Amino acid sequence: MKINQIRLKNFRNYDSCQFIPDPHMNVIIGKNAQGKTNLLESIVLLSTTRSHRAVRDQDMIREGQDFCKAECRLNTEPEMVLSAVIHGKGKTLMIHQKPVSRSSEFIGKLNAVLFAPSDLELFEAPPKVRRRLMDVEIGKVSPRYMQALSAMMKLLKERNSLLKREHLDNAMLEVLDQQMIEQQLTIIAMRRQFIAKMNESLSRTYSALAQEEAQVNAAYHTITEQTEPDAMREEISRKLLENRERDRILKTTSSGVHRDDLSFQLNGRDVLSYASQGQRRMIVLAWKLSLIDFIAERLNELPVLLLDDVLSELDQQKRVNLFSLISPEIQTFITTTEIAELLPFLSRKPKIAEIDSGQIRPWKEDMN
Ligand SMILES: Nc1ncnc2c1ncn2[C@@H]1O[C@H](COP(=O)(O)OP(=O)(O)OP(=O)(O)O)[C@@H](O)[C@H]1O
Repeated sequence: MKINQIRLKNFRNYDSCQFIPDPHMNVIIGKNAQGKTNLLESIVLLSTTRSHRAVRDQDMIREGQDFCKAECRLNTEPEMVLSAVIHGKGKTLMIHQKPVSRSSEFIGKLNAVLFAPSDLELFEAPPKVRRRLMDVEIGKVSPRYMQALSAMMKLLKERNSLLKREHLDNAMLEVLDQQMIEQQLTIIAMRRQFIAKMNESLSRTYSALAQEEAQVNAAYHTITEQTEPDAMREEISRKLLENRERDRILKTTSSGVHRDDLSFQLNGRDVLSYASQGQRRMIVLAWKLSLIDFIAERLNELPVLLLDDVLSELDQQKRVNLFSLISPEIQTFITTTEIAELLPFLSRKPKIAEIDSGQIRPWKEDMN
């Protein structure tokens, strides 16, 4: 999958912008705070329907404006046009300028894998950040997962509002619990499959990046360790029942996949208490590169790779290692403030665009 064109209107510090990327390697160069990350953010929005960093969608609207629009054309047959318009009241997602009613229809049309410096916060972040890591990636390749997840979240909301009522309707609670259990079985099975797949390549990719033999793995923690559907059903059901009184007092559901978490181990030890900053960076990069394999295998096509400011903290050898692991076939967007940090490591001539105060233009060597 490749992006043929990106167009932005009132997006962050862009008034209006059009960019025609190279199908392979794109270098986005610019001083700090010029709009490099904003450009990548627009691609993330079109891939996942959300920004990787904005708290509210409306943060992406250019100051003083009342809407923003990001649009891209994909090299599908026929070419697909995806647009996201954010306005005061919400967001409209469109395929070929026609609004879609559910975000699950939109997610996955453009698959992008992003590395951003803030990804390093992953290990220390609250569990919901790591859950989102699974949800976004599985959701991109599986509409069934998205359906199960949104059904689960809807049921959870209903259950929590039931718990807030003065008189608990136990019969209704029982009905909701049974429906929730079925969605949870799907979600747990797909999260397990995803993590198992990621673990197949994490150690290998890490070792190649860091040039040290190491074991890296992700562990998925959920409500049950059972693997057979009936045993899983029984255990989840038992936990819901055991916690019912507590849930009633706290007015919220305390057990379920909405409390799942991930942890990461390096050589069998918890990353949080063991790995250095440099090792954590390598683990995140290995995770991102493994994601490319996961998406490529599931969808039979390569996602777009977005590398935001990845180079500044990598030594020369790790830069060489990183680029040797990126397939020349993948469409890559990489931001940098220093072109010299990058050019020696690229195997093919990139398209270089310079961003200056939200204006994008071809880079001219003699001007820099
Ligand atoms: N809603 C908005 N409206 C207008 N400008 C905005 C908006 N949100 C962010 N900006 C501006 O965008 C710029 C930041 O852009 P961006 O994060 O893309 O920087 P960058 O080029 O990636 O820089 P760095 O190299 O420092 O990461 C800042 O000047 C900021 O003020």
